[in-house]
Amino acid sequence: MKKTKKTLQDNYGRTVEYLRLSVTDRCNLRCRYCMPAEGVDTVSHTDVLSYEEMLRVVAVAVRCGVKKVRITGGEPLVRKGIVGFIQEMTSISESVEVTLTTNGILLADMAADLRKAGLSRVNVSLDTLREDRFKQITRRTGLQKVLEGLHAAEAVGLTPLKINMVPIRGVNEDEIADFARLTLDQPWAIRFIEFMPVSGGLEYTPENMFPAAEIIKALEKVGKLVPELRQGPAGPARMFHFPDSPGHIGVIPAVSEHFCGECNRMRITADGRIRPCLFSTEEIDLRTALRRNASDAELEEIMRNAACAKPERHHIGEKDFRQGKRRMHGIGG
Ligand SMILES: Nc1nc2c(ncn2[C@@H]2O[C@H](COP(=O)(O)OP(=O)(O)OP(=O)(O)O)[C@@H](O)[C@H]2O)c(=O)[nH]1
Ligand SMILES: C[S@@+](CC[C@H](N)C(=O)[O-])C[C@H]1O[C@@H](n2cnc3c(N)ncnc32)[C@H](O)[C@@H]1O
Ligand code: SF4
Ligand code: SF4
Repeated sequence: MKKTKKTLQDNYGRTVEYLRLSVTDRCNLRCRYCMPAEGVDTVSHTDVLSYEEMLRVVAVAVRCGVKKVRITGGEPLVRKGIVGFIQEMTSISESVEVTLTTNGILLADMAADLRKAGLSRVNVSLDTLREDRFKQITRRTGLQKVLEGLHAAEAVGLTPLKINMVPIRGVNEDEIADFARLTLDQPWAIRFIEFMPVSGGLEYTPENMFPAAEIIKALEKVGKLVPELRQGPAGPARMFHFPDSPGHIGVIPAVSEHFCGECNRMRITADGRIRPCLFSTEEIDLRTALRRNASDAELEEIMRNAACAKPERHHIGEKDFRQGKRRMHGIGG
């Protein structure tokens, strides 16, 4: 009898193949658009999934058809033992791509070990190229460390390297051109992401969100933008490049032109909740099942139900949109 391949299907014809796994909600920075300065609500150590529990979740997800796992946080590189965890995760299956999103502060010291552990590439978040502004935005110092991290990641082959920049009006939107110019001599993808209403600090308003249309206008002042054809599985970025430049430019219109129709992802928080959508107010508890040693079949069933709970799209900007309780550092982006 022919065996049918398992997949995670939602109710809108989409297949979940990409898992964003948050390994911690803690961070060594305090970006204003993500976390409050103080009094951060964090999950207690006993509530956070152990690496062993996370490996089990990933193994089950891979059996359900997940092909890509992105490790995120908080700051994933601050969790003790992360390199060994990645090594074990990359041994689960050769067919799964393991990637990581980081603020880059610890990357220079860890890049070589991460590569050896089997990590395929990294995305680095950086919102300014100015030291004084870095301190303003992240409430910490460290721009040089991040820049060293980018070069170290490239040197060990954690490529193609992507840089995520969130332009916010009145904060750093005047640096869009400086970031874009990096692509003239670096083979990096610089992606500009719309500010989203999951901030834990700086309040999101329709006025300070710098929309994709304005990002593109700012980019066009640097040079002619050549659109790139979409390749491979759906991703949120619209890609461009400047003629003859080695790098790429992406615009992620998360709010203004949502890409939910092509959504292929689910999130798992550090405390073991599945979030069917970045903006979900509903979460599905996986931890309780893990801790009562539920069978793989039960865990698969929970994941399938979570996929079915994916909403068709987000409702930002509509009158019934409500921000959930979790901030971005507790979701993982
Ligand atoms: N609205 C929305 N935003 C997303 C989604 N996935 C990622 N983002 C945002 O896009 C930004 C970049 O995400 P990354 O962590 O670099 O991951 P990615 O863009 O999926 O990475 P690639 O695999 O390199 O394409 C983050 O700020 C995320 O919050 C999504 O499904 N919906
Ligand atoms: C929550 S962070 C976690 C990983 C890591 N600490 C980092 O900064 O890359 C993941 C992504 O979310 C983005 N992010 C955080 N808050 C955001 C917001 N309110 N709107 C848009 N993007 C946001 C960050 O810029 C980052 O690229
Ligand atoms: S965006 Fe990333 S680096 Fe900045 S506070 Fe949030 S989790 Fe930390
Ligand atoms: S907003 Fe939700 S449904 Fe839309 S792309 Fe993001 S995660 Fe998917």
